[in-house]
Amino acid sequence: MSSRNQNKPPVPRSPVNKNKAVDDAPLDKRRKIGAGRMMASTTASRGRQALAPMNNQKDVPVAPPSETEVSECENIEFTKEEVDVLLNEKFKGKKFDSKGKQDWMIEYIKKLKICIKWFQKGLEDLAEEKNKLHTMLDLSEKKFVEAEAAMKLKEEEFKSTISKLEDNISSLKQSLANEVSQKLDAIDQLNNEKEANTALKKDQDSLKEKLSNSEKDLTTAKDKIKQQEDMYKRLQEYNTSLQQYNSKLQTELKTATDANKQVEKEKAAILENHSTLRGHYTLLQNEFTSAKKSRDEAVEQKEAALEEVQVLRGELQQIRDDRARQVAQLQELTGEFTRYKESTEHTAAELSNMSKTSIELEETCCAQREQLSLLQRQLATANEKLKVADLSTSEIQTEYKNQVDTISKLEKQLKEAENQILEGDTLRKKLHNTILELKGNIRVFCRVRPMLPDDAPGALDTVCYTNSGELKGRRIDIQLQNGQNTPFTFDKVFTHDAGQEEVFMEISQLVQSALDGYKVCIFAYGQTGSGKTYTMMGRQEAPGLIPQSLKQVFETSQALAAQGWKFKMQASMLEIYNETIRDLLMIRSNGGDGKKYNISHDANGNTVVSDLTIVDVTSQNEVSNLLKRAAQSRAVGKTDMNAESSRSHFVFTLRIVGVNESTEQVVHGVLNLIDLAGSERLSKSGATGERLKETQAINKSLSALSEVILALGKKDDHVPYRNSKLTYLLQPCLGGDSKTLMFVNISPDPLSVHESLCALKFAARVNSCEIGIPRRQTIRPYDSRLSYGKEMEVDQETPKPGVVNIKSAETWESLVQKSKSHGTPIVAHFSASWCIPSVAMNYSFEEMASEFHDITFLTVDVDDFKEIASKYEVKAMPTFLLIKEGVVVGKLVGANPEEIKKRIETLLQSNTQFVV
Ligand SMILES: Nc1ncnc2c1ncn2[C@@H]1O[C@H](COP(=O)(O)OP(=O)(O)OP(=O)(O)O)[C@@H](O)[C@H]1O
Repeated sequence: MSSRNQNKPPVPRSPVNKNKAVDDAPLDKRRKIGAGRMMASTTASRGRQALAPMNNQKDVPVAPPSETEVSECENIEFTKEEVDVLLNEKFKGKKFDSKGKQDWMIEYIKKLKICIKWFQKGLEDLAEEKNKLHTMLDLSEKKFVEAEAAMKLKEEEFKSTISKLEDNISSLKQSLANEVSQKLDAIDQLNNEKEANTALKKDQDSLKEKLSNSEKDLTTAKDKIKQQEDMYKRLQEYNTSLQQYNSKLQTELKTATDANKQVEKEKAAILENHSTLRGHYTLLQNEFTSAKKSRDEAVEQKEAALEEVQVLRGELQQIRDDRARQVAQLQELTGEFTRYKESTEHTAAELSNMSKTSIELEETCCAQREQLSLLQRQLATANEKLKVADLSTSEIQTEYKNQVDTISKLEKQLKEAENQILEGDTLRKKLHNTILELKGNIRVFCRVRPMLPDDAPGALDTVCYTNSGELKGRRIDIQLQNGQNTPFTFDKVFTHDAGQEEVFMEISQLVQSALDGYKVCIFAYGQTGSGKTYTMMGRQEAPGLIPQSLKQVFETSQALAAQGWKFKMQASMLEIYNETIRDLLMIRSNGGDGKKYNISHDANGNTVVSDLTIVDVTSQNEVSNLLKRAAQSRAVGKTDMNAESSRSHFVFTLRIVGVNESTEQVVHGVLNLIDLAGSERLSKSGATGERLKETQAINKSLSALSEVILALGKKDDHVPYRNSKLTYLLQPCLGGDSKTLMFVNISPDPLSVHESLCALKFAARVNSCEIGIPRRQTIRPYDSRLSYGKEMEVDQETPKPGVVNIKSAETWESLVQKSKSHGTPIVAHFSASWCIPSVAMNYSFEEMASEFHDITFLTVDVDDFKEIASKYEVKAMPTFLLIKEGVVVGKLVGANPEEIKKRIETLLQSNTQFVV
């Protein structure tokens, strides 16, 4: 029996499926069933007997099944349906066929017995099964508890896994959302692209149309391209020549620097020569004066002798006249005597009387003859004397002439020597300017102050100078305590033992530029106590840059008076304290003046501070007094505002206007000398209260300065000049066209080494900052002198008639406009750097010349110039910048075209390049 039949009650099979169940049963089972059926058919009569009680035939005796029957039936199984069929089975024979009925009953009982047996067996099996199941249930329960515990563990694991999964799901959801949004975007994009595609298709169609048109244009364009290519080729050639020119400039810069040094030496020699010549000249002048004196004496003597001769001549004449008169008288008398003799022969008495008279007359005559010979002798001596006097006079005159010649020769020599000095000076100035212009940056000088008693011992070990080679006097090394060495190179490094005069010598040319019409700015930067004020102001016995500069400015302006220059100077002084401007020349009663000083810059880069006191000055003394006044004013600041003088930025400005009456040239120069407040580390100074505020204001303005320098260094479009009063005030000096020099002052104190490094790093940045090219402010209508250095006319409020004022930003087009609206003659000044690219980009020389032939000619090469010059006449007054080997060496501004032509011819022969 199968386990199904063991554990479960027999499943009744439907009568319909009975055969099917038999068919589905396994072979041995079917055999059993078949055997059962056979048995049922063979024992039908007994079966009928056996089932009789069930058919309410209790009276029918039921024979018990035989052993074989029972054993045969043991393996028979019943389904519920079979049982039901069995139970409902009824006798189907005739009603009174008791025999048949009995047989059927026997058979039926037999079947029932088998069924009961099966049922009992089933019950037993069930009980057994039940027991088994109970044990199994117990086991299962145990297992279940164990499984439950395991399940709980699993559940927890699952829970954590689930939470992880949930997290994963949420992140996946998130990424899904992203993906979805991306997908949406992509879809949008796709749509857009589709749209674009459609549009493109449309475009394509129209383009196709255009293409056919373009193809037509292409041919014309190709021609143009060819032209452009030619142009490009020309430009490339020009570019190469520019590059060569540039490299040439670089070499020239080096040569110029060497030449500058050479010129310095030559200047010193010339100066020496000059002083010798001056001595010689004084000697000659003394000689000349004494010669002049002796000549005057000789002249006087000659004049006296001449006068004497004149008198003698007069006397002689008188004697001659007397003698002639007497001779005439004598002749008369002789005639009378003859007549008388003839007429008075008769009268002897009369005759004797007459002879007496005649004797007397003869005596008189004799006496007169003697007198005459005496006078003649006297005349001869006088003539002799005169001759001698004449001789000495001519001698004196020759000597005088010789002396005059010597003097004129010496004067010529002196003039030549002076010219040489002037030329040397001008050349030096030119080279100085050229170097500056080529560098185009702020120059930086470094100065190390000497050790002070308060400095830490061994102070000077922190700085190290280079004393030989190319970097001699230009390199400084800062040594840290850890042995690290940081080198810096500047335009000049002054060691701790450099004196005030040595420092001034280096900047004197720069100061001179202010008189030439440049804007000059010199400022001192460095930490507190590094020597800024000493450098700028100095002491009574060692004056600093400000007093020395003023001395030079006034002395030179007086010397230039001989060349027709007259200068007008105006001074102003201010300080910036806690971001507030204070007028140091204003006489104030008490405390601040309450004014708000506004800084502004005009189109020419001139700075104006509203309401600031500006004083006209005519001598160094006057400015010195003003400086004292300013110092007092700062002292007022000390008491009233508790400020140290060094806690503010001090700005001294000298405006210079020079007019040359003979050439009508006007120059506008500015000299700014600035002593900045010292930078200080808050942590180090430990400042508090008002002092802290000051320090913060100083640091803020100095860091604004640093930001400006940084922006300039990076060539940013925006430079934050307006971030502080100091930077805004210095704007034209930092980013404009002025000549700017910064002194970085350094303390050798090892405790300040960090500050020194910071200051030097800042200075190095400043040094690399490119500013505009220094521009000279000058108006000069028809100046025919030869001057040096780049110049450019600037727009003035009232331009002189006939002068086109050109700003560097101006284009040729605007110049054409200007020149067309202007009547001739027009003088145009062009700077080489500006006109060469303009020429290259926009115009050929031919075009330029034809357009500007009344104004000027442009060329960069001699042959071009010759060609143009032969075509067009130099009618007006052109300006010629002379460029020799890439360096502007001069400028001709001519009032006389003929003279210019001549000069040009000479210069052409010397193979000089021209830029007109
Ligand atoms: N080259 C020098 N030779 C001699 N003494 C010097 C030199 N440089 C500076 N000193 C001295 O060092 C001291 C500090 O110098 P100074 O006052 O010029 O510094 P500073 O940088 O202007 O300081 P602050 O920022 O506080 O104004 C002064 O006593 C000054 O006389």
